[in-house]
Amino acid sequence: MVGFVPSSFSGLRSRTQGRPVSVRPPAATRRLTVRAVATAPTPTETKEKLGVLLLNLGGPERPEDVEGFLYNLFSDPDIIRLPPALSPIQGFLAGEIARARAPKSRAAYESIGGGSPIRRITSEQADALASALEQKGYPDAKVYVGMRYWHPFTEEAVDEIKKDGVSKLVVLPLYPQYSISTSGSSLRVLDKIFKEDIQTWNSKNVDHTVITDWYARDGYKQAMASLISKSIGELTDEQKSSMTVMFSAHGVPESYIEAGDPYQKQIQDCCKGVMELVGNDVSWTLCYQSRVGPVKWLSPYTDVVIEELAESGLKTLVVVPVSFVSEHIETLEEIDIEYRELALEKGIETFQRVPALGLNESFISDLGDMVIEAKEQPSLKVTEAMALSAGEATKAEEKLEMENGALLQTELASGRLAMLGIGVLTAMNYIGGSAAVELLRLIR
Ligand SMILES: C=CC1=C(C)c2cc3[nH]c(cc4nc(cc5[nH]c(cc1n2)c(C)c5CCC(=O)O)C(CCC(=O)O)=C4C)c(C)c3C=C
Ligand SMILES: [Fe+2]
Ligand SMILES: [Fe+2]
Repeated sequence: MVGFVPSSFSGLRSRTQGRPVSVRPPAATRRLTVRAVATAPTPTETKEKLGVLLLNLGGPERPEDVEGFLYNLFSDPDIIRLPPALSPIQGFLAGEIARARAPKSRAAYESIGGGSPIRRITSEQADALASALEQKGYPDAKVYVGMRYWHPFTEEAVDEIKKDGVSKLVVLPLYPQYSISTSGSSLRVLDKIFKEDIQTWNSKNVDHTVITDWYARDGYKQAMASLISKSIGELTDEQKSSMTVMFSAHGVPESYIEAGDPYQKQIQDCCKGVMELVGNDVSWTLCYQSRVGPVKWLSPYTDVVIEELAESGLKTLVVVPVSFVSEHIETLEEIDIEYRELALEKGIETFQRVPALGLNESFISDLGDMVIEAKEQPSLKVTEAMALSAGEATKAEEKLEMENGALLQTELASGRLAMLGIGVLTAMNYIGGSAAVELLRLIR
């Protein structure tokens, strides 16, 4: 079968360009994470107009939005990477996949009230961040929200930023850990927007800087650790006597990691760092949720781990959503409904879910510090951020592309499937359209 491979920081280079653009200081000597600065000039000393652009995924607000949202998601080459020969028909395929998946997805959204709360919560976070910046000496800072797959789209936010005459822009993806499929995808869109209007987005006009990841910040880890400790504190001694903290991160296909996505490593480091603050005597584990389709995703899978823990006789699970900073379908439906049901059915007696950070005061305050530190450091441009994050990815990516190309050629040479057929069936197989899976089995 023709495989799906991630684009591997594809915004960095087109297939004809070959090498990634080189960046200032070599990757090894630059850290992705924002460092603290000793002295920051007060805002009144400069005439800059500070803007912060929060990037997030977005979600359907009403049942009738679901198919359109899925269409946007599956049109993204950072979510589904088709072999080059099929990329011109990605829009068509995305439409087919969205149509096939929409009923299942819509039912999930209906179980949490019909739509995703991600837009409302992200806007509230933006307002809270603006207040935090005001308290920290930046009363004129404006915070904008740019979503990748639903309103308000990144393009809309960028238009606002331009209209408001922002002169210094801090780009902050609301994903603590970097993945090609999340921050990478959002940055790729921003890179395209900026390149289409260089007149506006050149450094002399609007000086922008990107924060690529921030899972290692003390403030973030502290905020996570206090939420976990608070949750544990609500348990009785008996419940605590048979308890494990289970981090559940959103998964990605394993091929992403093979192509150099730093996501898994950052998730692992993050959970370890948080648990060092909670206390070394607390047992914990890490697993991955929300896989889509039959390809291999990061493991262990959350449902499998729940079953294993229950079988081992564990009675209390404290579940921590990691990789998200707001409630949304994957926490409210997948964890709170599906995994809770599974756990209780398998013999877990207490299933306690730690809330997402949301408007947590120390978290928002740390976001404020992060913005101020980032604006005072030398700028990291979108293009550079993507190149920097790509790091070691190049070799692995080439391997994936070669394998994929070879597979496609074999399929075409065998004459068993028309090119379109391969695309539709592979895409639907990947996403889990059962009829397509059956068809694919029959044909192959
Ligand atoms: C760090 C977070 C996320 C990663 C990594 C990620 C990768 C990823 N996601 C899909 C497919 C889907 N994701 C969907 C919803 C969704 N995904 C994230 C976060 C990450 N995704 C969030 C926050 C949400 C929810 C948004 C909301 O509406 O509240 C969906 C839609 C829901 C569904 O139908 O299940 C899909 C599909 C892939 C394929 C992928 C990596 C390649
Ligand atoms: Fe997702
Ligand atoms: Fe899900």
